[in-house]
Order: sequence, then C-alpha cells, then structure tokens
Amino acid sequence: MITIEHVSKNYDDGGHLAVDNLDLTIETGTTVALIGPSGCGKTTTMRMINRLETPTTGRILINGEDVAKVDQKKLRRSIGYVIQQVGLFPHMTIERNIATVPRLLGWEKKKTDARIDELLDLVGLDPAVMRRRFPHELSGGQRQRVGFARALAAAPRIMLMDEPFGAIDPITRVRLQDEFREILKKVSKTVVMVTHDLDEAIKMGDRIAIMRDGKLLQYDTPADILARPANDFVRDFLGQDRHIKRLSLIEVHTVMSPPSAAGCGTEIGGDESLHTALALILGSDLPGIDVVDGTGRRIGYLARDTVFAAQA
Ligand SMILES: Nc1ncnc2c1ncn2[C@@H]1O[C@H](COP(=O)(O)OP(=O)(O)OP(=O)(O)O)[C@@H](O)[C@H]1O
Repeated sequence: MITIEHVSKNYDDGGHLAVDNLDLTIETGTTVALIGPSGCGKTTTMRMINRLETPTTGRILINGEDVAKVDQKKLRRSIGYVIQQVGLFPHMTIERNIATVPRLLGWEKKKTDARIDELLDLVGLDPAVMRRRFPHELSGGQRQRVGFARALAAAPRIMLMDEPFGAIDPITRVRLQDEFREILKKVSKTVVMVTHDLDEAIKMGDRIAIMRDGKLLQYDTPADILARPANDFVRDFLGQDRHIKRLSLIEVHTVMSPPSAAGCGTEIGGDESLHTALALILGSDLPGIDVVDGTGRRIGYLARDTVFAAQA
C-alpha cells in the first residue's frame, strides 16, 4: 500500500504549490490513474513516490515505511518506472536494456537470461528475434513493450507509469493498454499512472484521482466518478458524454434478460460492454439483440431500453 500523507511540494519557495496538501491511499495490487489539466501536479506526485522529487512537507509511506528513510538507490530499484519516450539506452541491445536492474542487483547470468526470455514473451515479443536488436530497430509500440519489460525485470511490487502510451499511435495504444492491463492484473502490481487521456484512465484505473492546481478533487472508481462527479469542474472535465463512457464499464451479461424464444438475428458476446451494445442496437434499429457465449450459444437478450436505462 502507498500512503501519501498531507504532501505538499513547493519548487521555488514562492507561494505556488505544485502539490497542495495531498492525501491519497493506493491499495496494494490496484491501479490508480492520476489525471487533470496540464500543470496540476500529477507528475510531481508520482515522482515523489520514488524520490525523484522530495516533498516540501508531508510524507509518503510504502507498506508503512517512510520512503524518505529508505536508501534512495534501493528504493528506485524496487520500483518499476515507465516513461513516455521509454528511455531505452540506444547503444545497448534489447537484452542488455532489460537486464539493467538485474545486473545492478548482481543477478547471475543464467537467472537474468531466463528472465529476459520470460519478460519478452510476457510483453508479446519473440526473444529469438528481439534479444540482439537495438532500440532504433524497433517500432514505437515495440519499444514501449521493451520499456515495460525492463521496468518489470526485477519483479518490483510497484510500477510508476508516466504517460506510458503518450507517444504511440491510437490503434497501437488501445492494443497496448489492453495487453498491459491484463499483464498488470496477472502479475498483481500496485500501479500509479499519469495520463492526459480520460478513456485511458477509465480503462486502466481501478480508481481515478482527479487533480487541479495541486489539489485532489475526487478519488473514486471510474464508474462512481462518471456517475457522480464531485463538482462542476469534474463534471466539465469528464465531458458531455460521461454517461456513454460509463456504458463501457458495464458488461452485457450483468444486465441481460433471459433469451427470447426466437432469435432476433443480431448478436453480441456476453462479456462485451454496453457501449459496444449501444452501437450495435443503434446500427440495427432493433428493440433489442441476442446475447451469446463464446461458443455462439444464445444465453440472453439485451433490450434497447435496458441499455438506455443503464446510462441514466
Ligand atoms: N523542476 C521543476 N521546477 C520548478 N517547477 C516545476 C518543476 N517541475 C514542475 N514544476 C511546476 O509544478 C507544477 C506541477 O507540474 P507537474 O509536472 O507535476 O504537472 P503535471 O500535472 O504532470 O503537468 P503535465 O500534464 O503538463 O505533465 C507546474 O506548475 C510546473 O510548472
């Protein structure tokens, strides 16, 4: 668990606080997305966790231990850090890049080698092809995968991710978000992620922290934030389509009714979102659609009105 207690950051001794009396608790194994307008203090907050910045007042605890009292090198090596432009060492092969922290920790070659293969597999890259390549021989998406693998190398319990998909084209970005989310769940990390992208925060975050002028405005699950913005600023920040965005968090099988006697010809998977269902229903102009399982068997019926009611 990461506990941020009454933390403020004043960079210039002037009156302006980059982070203003922030209190935030991040439960172990969850992902928290920090979001808010440019300059609101997201990156500063994240960088105080691994002591790239020092709080002016307040303290940050990891599992009860004050990070200010932990050896700085030890702290950094125990926290994975992924940044927008990846920051791979250009003159090193992919395998050496991934081995950075294991080497600093003095791992044996055999253990490091096995770990490199395991991680490249995990992030969907073929070790036989990738190990000996250099960063400039990779696409942006592949580099981001390697950056992610490198951050995971020494199995840190915490991952900090600063705009990890910011420099990636939209199609690759969505695919990487899906894959990284699955991997982070599988390896059960505590993740703090900075993003400008509300859809990304909704998709990746178990909780979203919305900041403005260094202050925390709302900290809640994506569904609760979208349903109940804390104030007018948050409501505006979420946008007019927040009800539609909420539909992307609800799976069809959770609201479907029993299957209709006769199929209606248009179908959707039970684990798809109501957002996808809405698009299908509007496109088909039907009062509802069939819900099917992975084998194509009809398991339910989703009425248009059910989708509309879920938006409210
Ligand atoms: N090293 C620094 N020295 C002085 N001021 C800084 C420094 N880093 C950040 N700031 C200031 O602190 C405030 C918060 O910056 P921070 O980078 O944390 O915001 P952010 O929400 O991550 O912004 P962005 O979304 O634009 O990356 C801003 O006013 C910024 O100008």
